[in-house]
Amino acid sequence: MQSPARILVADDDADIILALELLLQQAGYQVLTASTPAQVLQFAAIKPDLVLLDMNFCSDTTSGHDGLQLLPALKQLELSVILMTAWASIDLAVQAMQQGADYFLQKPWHNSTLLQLIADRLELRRLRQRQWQQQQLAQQERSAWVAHSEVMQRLEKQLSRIAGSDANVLILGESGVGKSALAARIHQLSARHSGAFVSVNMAAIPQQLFEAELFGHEKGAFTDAKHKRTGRFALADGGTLFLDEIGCLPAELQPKLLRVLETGWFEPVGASKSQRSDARIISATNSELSSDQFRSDLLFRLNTLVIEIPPLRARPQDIPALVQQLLPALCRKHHRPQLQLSPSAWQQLQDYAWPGNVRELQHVLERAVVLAEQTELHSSDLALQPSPPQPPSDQATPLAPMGLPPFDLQWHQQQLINAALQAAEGQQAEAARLLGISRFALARRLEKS
Ligand SMILES: Nc1ncnc2c1ncn2[C@@H]1O[C@H](COP(=O)(O)OP(=O)(O)OP(=O)(O)O)[C@@H](O)[C@H]1O
Repeated sequence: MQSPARILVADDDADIILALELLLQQAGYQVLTASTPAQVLQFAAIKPDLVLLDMNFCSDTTSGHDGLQLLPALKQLELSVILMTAWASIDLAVQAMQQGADYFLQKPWHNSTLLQLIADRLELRRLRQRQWQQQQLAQQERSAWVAHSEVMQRLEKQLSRIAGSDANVLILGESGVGKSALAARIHQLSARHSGAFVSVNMAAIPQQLFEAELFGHEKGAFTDAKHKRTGRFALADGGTLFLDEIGCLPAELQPKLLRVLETGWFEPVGASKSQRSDARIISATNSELSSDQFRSDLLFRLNTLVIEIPPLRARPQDIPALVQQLLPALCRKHHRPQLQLSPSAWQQLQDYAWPGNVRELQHVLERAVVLAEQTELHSSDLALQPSPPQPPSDQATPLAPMGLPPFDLQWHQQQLINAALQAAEGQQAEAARLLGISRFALARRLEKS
């Protein structure tokens, strides 16, 4: 149920405050009252839905200045304001509207007119808020996701068709590569966008709580179940359920997940009745789902469509666009002037291997923005560890006594993997084929690197 709208009544006349308070409370509103400009500002900070503002806080003046002087501060907080005065004149009304009042009403008022006016203003405010939220979402949607490189452009082209279908999606990719962000985008672009997007990180749930987290539980179902709890499947009904790190799902729960995917039915822990959920499942993993840990029938249900997001090092063309999007936002967040990157800093960002992908890029930039002493960020401000590690050239290695040149196996292996990933445009399966190893073996080596 929606909570009642909150209205601030600001007047220096105690009788008027009382009359308005009674009228508005009876109409179901929550009422705050203020009898001095200082109190008005105090209550305004908690953002009431509407302010009924007397233009004269001192009844011996007819200038209307007190109310008018408060208007800019109230409008800065984006509050809706209805100005009221006993000395209505066209000039005052024009002045008040020019300064941002939403409406101007003469005292004494008719109760029914005032209530209708309040209802209209509140409805308009709600509509504007909804519209604004939708615009913000659409704007974030358009501007936040960077897909500049060719490989990401190809992925973009597929995305609207993937989002338009109701098929389950499995997203593959290293940590920090954008799997959660992509899952949220798929939901936003899908016909389910007005339903909930419910996200569960399977790696963060203690083993014994998995079932209750996913399916909910009844009160008293187990020792700590003091209240009935709605599970994620029920919350995602009509929307999308994002199961991050799906590989962490314990084996004993896999048949239960399979059942709900096949039939839509599940039982909350301790419940005697089954419940139904119509949720689209998007899952994600950063490691291969091996058949000895993960049931293949469940995998077939989850991976109707598979999207692999390549690591950032395989698409350096995305780095400038990501930086251009992230840097101004970080400067605003930390109240810093707009910062630029020096050519050497740009070069370093391009050369670095980004084992933590886009998330690591965000952290590196954030740290640099906070600590920067000048308006240009230099490579030293980025504090990146040289990457990949250089092979030791002047040190003797265990191979030297055998007459072999210094050799760093780890480093050379990393070079080969990077080259294969670049040649395969970030597709791990193709890179593994080029290297002549299994995808699982490649994923393990990438994790270690
Ligand atoms: N292409 C992109 N454009 C813009 N921002 C991105 C992009 N990819 C990732 N990000 C941002 O990088 C951060 C990490 O992304 P996200 O959490 O989606 O990664 P992940 O692959 O789900 O990580 P993990 O495997 O650790 O859960 C988020 O803040 C996300 O918004």
